[in-house]
Amino acid sequence: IHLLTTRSKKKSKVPPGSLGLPVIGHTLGFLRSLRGNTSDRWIQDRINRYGPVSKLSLFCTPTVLLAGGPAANKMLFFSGMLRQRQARSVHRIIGEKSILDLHGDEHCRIRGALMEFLKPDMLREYVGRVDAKVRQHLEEKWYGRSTVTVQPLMRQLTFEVITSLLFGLEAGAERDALAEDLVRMLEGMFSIAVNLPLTRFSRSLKASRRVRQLLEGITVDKQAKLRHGKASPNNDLITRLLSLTDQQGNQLLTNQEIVENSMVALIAGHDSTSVLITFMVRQLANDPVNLARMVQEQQEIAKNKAHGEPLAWEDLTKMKFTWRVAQETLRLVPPLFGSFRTAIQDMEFKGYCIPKGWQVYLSSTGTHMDPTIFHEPAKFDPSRFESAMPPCSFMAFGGGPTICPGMEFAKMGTLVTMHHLVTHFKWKLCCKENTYARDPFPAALHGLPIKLEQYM
Ligand code: HEM
Repeated sequence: IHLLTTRSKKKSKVPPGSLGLPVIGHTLGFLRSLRGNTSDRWIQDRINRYGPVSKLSLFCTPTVLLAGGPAANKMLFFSGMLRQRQARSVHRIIGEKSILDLHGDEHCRIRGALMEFLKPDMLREYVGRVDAKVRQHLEEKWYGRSTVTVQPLMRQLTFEVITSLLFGLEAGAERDALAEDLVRMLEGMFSIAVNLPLTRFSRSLKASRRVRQLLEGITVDKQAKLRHGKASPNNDLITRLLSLTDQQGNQLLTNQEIVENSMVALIAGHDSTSVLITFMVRQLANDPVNLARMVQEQQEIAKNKAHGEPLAWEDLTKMKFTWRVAQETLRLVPPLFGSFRTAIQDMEFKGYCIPKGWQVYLSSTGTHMDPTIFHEPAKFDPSRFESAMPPCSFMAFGGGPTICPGMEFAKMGTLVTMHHLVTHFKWKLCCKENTYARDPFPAALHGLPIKLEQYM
């Protein structure tokens, strides 16, 4: 990659392909392929037709599609000429102060603030709270049932965990309203950003306004409580962010920044984690060998606990095999379908020009299914994560300066949940067909109903 010089500019050309119809471009075809879970084939067809670097138009923006592989991933994550910028629809729905649209010092400032809450030293204080939520959920929704539908239940559980830890929001009318608005908001997150009545996008915009209002109210309320010594700075993400100050002692983040970035954490953290747990359950239903190893690891931990004693951070550090199963699940079913960046100046990749202002899109699965990186890529094999992965090859949490800051948070929720699931239940899949769609997160067929047997 290098900045185009006058000489190389003459030589390099825009990648092959077409930009399709104005505004719509290839967005509808791409979204249809995501919803039908044929996006890998859709992308592969383009690669077969135009090669590993091609042009198209997605979400109202001219886009360069990269086939993936470590060189392309490295360029996407580390090139100073590419900037994180979300599809226009995401930008409109979340707002302009979100970390997803920032770069350089501004990005570091917001990211540093979020990490003050998401770093392991802080999270270790929250394991007990997560453990209590998981137990209560299983008590209310799993025990005594012969069948359950996993994905909606896991969405509910991760939502309850994340809204408690991020916003200090517990059961009640406000949380129920937020749950509904979140669904509406996500439905139009990746869509054509034209605000016409009755479209997914307009419904999504309306829902995002209500979510913003709710979070603004919570933020102002907590601000007052902190001022009067009625809340602890470590109660939740919002109180933590409100308590951070700059060198002059002023609040480090504005209320708008706090609201928009709490929204990002909610969106980025909730569905992705529930997808991971759901697809681990799906995998383990038909994988007795890995299930037996996982049960053994978890029972070893359970047997050193008194009845009802919550899990602690130290217990999570012993769940090494369980986390490898999670990583292998993420490799095969990455919750995020890929990463977008925008070129801030004309640049070159593999002899092609990527013009300033164009989007670059890279799908995670291209790399995850590359046999030169992952031997027998279709095989579920957690042992591949026993040794470190080559750089820029495991893409589930992204990479470079925007690598997922919520990874430890997601790990905590996943490990605690899987601990309680495998030490108390056995299950079988109800549906023979084992497929899923993306909308935009992977959604298992019929929500993954399972037959349940309780054994402890
Ligand atoms: C299994 C669960 C999760 C997966 C697979 C996941 C995946 C990702 C990926 C791939 C990115 C980078 C996107 C890019 O660079 O293009 C990302 C960014 C991000 N994630 Fe996660 N995530 C998960 C859980 C969480 C959780 C629990 C939180 C917060 C509580 C979170 C907060 C964020 C934030 C704030 C960013 C933006 C980072 C930045 O721009 O610097 N994520 N995530």
